[in-house]
Amino acid sequence: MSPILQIRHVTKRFDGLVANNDISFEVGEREILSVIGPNGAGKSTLFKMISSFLRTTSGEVLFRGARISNLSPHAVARKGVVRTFQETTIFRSMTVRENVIVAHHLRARASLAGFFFGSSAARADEAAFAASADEIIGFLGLGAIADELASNLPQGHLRALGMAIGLATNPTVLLLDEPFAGMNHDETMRMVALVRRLRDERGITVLLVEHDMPAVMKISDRIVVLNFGEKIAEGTPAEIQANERVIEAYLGSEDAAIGM
Ligand SMILES: Nc1ncnc2c1ncn2[C@@H]1O[C@H](COP(=O)(O)OP(=O)(O)OP(=O)(O)O)[C@@H](O)[C@H]1O
Repeated sequence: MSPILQIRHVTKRFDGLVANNDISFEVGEREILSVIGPNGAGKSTLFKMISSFLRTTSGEVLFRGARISNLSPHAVARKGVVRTFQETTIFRSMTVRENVIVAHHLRARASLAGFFFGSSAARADEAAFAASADEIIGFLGLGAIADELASNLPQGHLRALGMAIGLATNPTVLLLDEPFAGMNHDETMRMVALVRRLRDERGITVLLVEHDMPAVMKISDRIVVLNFGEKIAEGTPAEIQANERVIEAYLGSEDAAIGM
């Protein structure tokens, strides 16, 4: 396994509180790795440091051997390490297709202002972006709702649109923050299949933070477990399910049991 991401001795302190303490692990190219742990374990904080939305207190994150921690989030995204956009970044008054096209502009040399006011650079990119947007929309199975306003979409489709916006930035590593939250069983299984296709058909390495244990066990090649800011385990789903420290951590929490 050649590591595409290396998390090395990463620590984050918020005043007196240690949200992540000396966390180290590696992520292999085209791996699906989940970070799990009870509420407040430090998962989101770790994700924010990997995507550089938060600075590390100490330690570093390397992407293909080069340090990316503490660059701007935009610079990290341009290198290909992309956190899926939260739903709040979806333009509700635009259609699905328009949202995905705008996301292409956000990563390209043409400015967003160019998109709205029709600069020549923006016009030159327009056809390529529209074609790429349609390809992504097709890949995610959103073709039937491409011309639907985002404000009319149900939760499952909004989540898929968030993923389409992430894909528009052409990621090498995609960080998914609770991709199954609020989904019923069928929606979750569709999203599991979709995440697998991101890896299998587009070669994307996927890191996810998730509380839905059955989905995590189904989708992950490997799992890293945090508890109270510490990494307490790392291994395959079968290894994690049998790990005493993990079982203990979950028994003492409000989260669902670690079983399937
Ligand atoms: N900006 C912040 N300032 C101060 N403390 C913070 C900040 N962000 C997170 N924390 C604290 O850091 C700890 C870890 O929080 P984090 O959100 O990373 O946990 P989590 O594992 O993602 O939790 P959850 O599963 O509930 O989302 C918590 O005690 C939280 O209160």
